[in-house]
Amino acid sequence: MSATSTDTTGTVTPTDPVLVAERAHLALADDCLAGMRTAAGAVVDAGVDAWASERLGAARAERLRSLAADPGVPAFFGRTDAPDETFHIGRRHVRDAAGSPVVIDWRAPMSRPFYRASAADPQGLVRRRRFGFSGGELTSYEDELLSAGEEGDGSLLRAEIERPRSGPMRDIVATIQPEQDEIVRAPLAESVCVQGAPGTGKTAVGLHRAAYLLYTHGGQLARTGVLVVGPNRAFLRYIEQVLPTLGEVDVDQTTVAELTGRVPVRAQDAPEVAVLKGDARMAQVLERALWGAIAKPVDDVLVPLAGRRYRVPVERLKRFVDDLRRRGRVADDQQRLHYAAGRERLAMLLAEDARRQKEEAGGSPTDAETRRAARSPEVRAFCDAVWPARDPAGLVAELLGDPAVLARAARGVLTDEEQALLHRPAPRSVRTAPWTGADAVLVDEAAGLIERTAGYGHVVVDEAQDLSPLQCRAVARRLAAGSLTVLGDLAQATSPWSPGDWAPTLAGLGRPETAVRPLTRGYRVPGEVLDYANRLLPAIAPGLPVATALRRDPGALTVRPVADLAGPLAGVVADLAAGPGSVGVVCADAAVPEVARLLGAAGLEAALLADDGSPATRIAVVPATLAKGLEFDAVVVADPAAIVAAEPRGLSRLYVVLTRAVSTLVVLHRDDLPTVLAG
Ligand SMILES: Nc1ncnc2c1ncn2[C@@H]1O[C@H](COP(=O)(O)OP(=O)(O)OP(=O)(O)O)[C@@H](O)[C@H]1O
Repeated sequence: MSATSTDTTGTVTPTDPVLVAERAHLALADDCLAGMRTAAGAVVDAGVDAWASERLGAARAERLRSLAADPGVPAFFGRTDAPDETFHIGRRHVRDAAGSPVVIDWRAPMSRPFYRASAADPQGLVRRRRFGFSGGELTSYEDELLSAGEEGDGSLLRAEIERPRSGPMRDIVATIQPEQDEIVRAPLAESVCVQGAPGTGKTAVGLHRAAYLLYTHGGQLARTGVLVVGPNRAFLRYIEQVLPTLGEVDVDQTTVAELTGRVPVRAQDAPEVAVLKGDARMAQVLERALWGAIAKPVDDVLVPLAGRRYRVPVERLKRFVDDLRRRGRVADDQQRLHYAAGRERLAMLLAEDARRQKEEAGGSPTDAETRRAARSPEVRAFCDAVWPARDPAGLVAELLGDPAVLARAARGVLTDEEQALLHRPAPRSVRTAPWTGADAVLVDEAAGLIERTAGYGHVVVDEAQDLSPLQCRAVARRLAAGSLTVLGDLAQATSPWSPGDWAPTLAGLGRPETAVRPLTRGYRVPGEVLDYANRLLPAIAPGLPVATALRRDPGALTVRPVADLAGPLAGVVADLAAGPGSVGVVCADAAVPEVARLLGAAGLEAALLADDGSPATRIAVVPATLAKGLEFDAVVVADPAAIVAAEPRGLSRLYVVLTRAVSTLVVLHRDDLPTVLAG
């Protein structure tokens, strides 16, 4: 229902007793929230010592932050009535001075029926009420008398979706749909993979799931943390406001490139080289290069301990090395002895051997003396010769720069041609090497072999259909024993690795058992636009369930042939910019300067959408490769054929681009549309 009109029983007037009562409850909730804020601010940071005080201070700051009222965000958005209790549902708990609940957090178990109840299954509710707000004022409500078999017509949901976009993505807590809620509230131990058509709310669902898990398993996840991985900075910028509006600030958000950014990326690989470097076989090659360089001990070692030397015979040294190498081969990253730890352990084994010999001779060396023996020049020299210290970038630089090293590590794994593809002249120094994005992932893989990577308790990975096998491994390393939320759409797959089904990605992410849950109801794109884009599906992702749109709008789609972009483009953009909301002008990456120039020449203030995360302007010129995950009220696609021609998976890229509009899509083409879209 709209903000001004009706509930299911009649017209809302300002004197409507329901409205009056609900406004009073809203005022009460605001007062109580202010009271909670004052109380949290008054807690004295007096811990037993400086450290405890600091921790208390941090906890208080955290609590204050989470209580900070978002201006204009109402304390509740819905209400549930069961025969014997009524709850108002909001973004966070609000209590009165006596501690009684005034608003229930949307994530609490009591809130679940608000999202799941239907006329067929009222889940104990008699009524569900949704509120409409205008400028922070409660102006309307929509009642569903579930016990009487009555369900709303979704007009508040529609109004919410059609509200003009400006700035970052919004949360959807007020209107999460049952099929989305099932994913949001899936148990922490359960990894889920959401195969979601464009605009079905994958990203929104993933972020709300992070907020839900942090609320429900706060203690456990506070220690291990939650990580959200997105495709690029522009995307992170787009989603960054969602978690704070849900009261969650302690979630790390990063791109895959940042996650694996151990070396400065300065160069680009040829496509076939990038594909090879992202192949899972490279993990095997790196592992062999690292562990294969461990040498066999050839001589006894004299270990100094507390003023004497003890001989450790070569046979025993060989056994030490073999045992440690075996522990380095355990498949589970958490159980495996990593290379650097193996080196430390080897030094300690020598020292402990000497200690045992001394004890057998009646001595009693201390722990400190034993540790000193492990650090002695003799033991160090042995370790350097047998189990040399390695750094990840150095290992990769050597592998790519020295054909003999590569041949040893890649024998039987990569063909000679593949090895030749990988080779590049050895750089003057590791630091100045012309590292590429794919190299950076290799370096991260090497780092993961050398030392254990710290893992998160839960990882949300968006646009996962594009991850290379090695990028999957990089994410999996950050997962430790935790669970995953994998979000993506195989039809939007544009990387060379993109698989035809989810199995390889889920296996690469270390969670092959993960169930794939489809989302097919599209909330973003009007039906006319979605049907148009869906014509590409048989060519790009046959077999995927087709998305259906929540709403239709006959004026939403315009497909227009133009002889030349110049005049029509500026005219169309000017018309769209006269309305409210954002306008995205999407074109092939190479055409971006030209499109920007055309708009500039027409006096339109359009800024380039950059991958540095700088905020998008109201009119943004968007390179097609950065459009993924984003949305605009109106989208103009300039010269779709150029977008298709620019890359091997150009049709999938076009599918992404055509599904970014909330209200209006205008396609300007030069009579060279892909056949399925023509006519
Ligand atoms: N339950 C909902 N209530 C209101 N808006 C919703 C709901 N679900 C999704 N939306 C809106 O639909 C749009 C698309 O959501 P989102 O970006 O999460 O979809 P997506 O599946 O990740 O899309 P894509 O794959 O095309 O990038 C957003 O504007 C989001 O706020």
